[in-house]
Amino acid sequence: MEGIASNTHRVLTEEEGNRLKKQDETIVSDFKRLKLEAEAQKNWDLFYKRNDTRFFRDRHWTTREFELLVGIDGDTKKTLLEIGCGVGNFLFPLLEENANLYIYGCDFSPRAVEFVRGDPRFNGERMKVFVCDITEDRLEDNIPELVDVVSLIFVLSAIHPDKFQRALHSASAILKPGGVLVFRDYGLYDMAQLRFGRGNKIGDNFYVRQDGTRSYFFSVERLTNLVADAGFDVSSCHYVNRRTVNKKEGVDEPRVFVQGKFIKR
Ligand SMILES: C[S@@+](CC[C@H](N)C(=O)[O-])C[C@H]1O[C@@H](n2cnc3c(N)ncnc32)[C@H](O)[C@@H]1O
Repeated sequence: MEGIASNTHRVLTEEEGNRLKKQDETIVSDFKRLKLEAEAQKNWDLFYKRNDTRFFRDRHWTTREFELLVGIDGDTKKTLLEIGCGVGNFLFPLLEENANLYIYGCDFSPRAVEFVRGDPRFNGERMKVFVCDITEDRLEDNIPELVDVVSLIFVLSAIHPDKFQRALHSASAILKPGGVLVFRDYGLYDMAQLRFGRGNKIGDNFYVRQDGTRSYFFSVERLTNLVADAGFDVSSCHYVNRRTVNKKEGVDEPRVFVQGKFIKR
């Protein structure tokens, strides 16, 4: 696996601890918090209007790790649903590299879903994408079967913590018993969390970016408890620690992700 796996969160330096404390001085108002929640879908759709398909790069690294995690061997037919698929940066490499995979993808941004459909790699015989708010809509309305694998790749962090359970229950409901939930997202004390400044903090480990999209930073403990409550056994769950280094610009920053594999009971 790329990065160093660990079960405990990284220890903050004194300066980093002070930076986090400072964020508490300017927590967003209740009015703004409610507005951000009401406009979550609009803000992600505008994100894709501004950035087109250029913002995220194809996630080939996840593809390799993912195949190992899920045990895709190329011979058995498997079905996968990616919740919050964006413009398909995770889906297309998977589709191209696994001939026996049928892929469902959903996102609550209509623009993102249209980008997936318009991608030259889109293959209507092997994939289906649709608009769906995972905290509101029924996946069964668009998926006529139970699937082998569900992936949540940098998606739960974009959802309000009060709705984590709803999203995880939807994921669980569409999985076969024994099916796998693969998870990767921002981890506690990632560089992006430490960088937030005045007026970015919404609540515990939950922040808003300039463009109105939000991001939660998961501890292994929080995630483990959440998935257990939603009906999953934990097969693995840990931090992945990396550093972004650019010697020329004097940058050396910690990146922390949380990665997990959970089995539906
Ligand atoms: C950081 S992007 C990740 C996209 C993709 N999974 C990837 O790895 O490239 C987060 C995505 O989650 C989607 N999203 C956020 N909240 C959602 C919700 N409640 N239901 C469905 N999709 C949601 C956003 O529209 C956005 O496309």
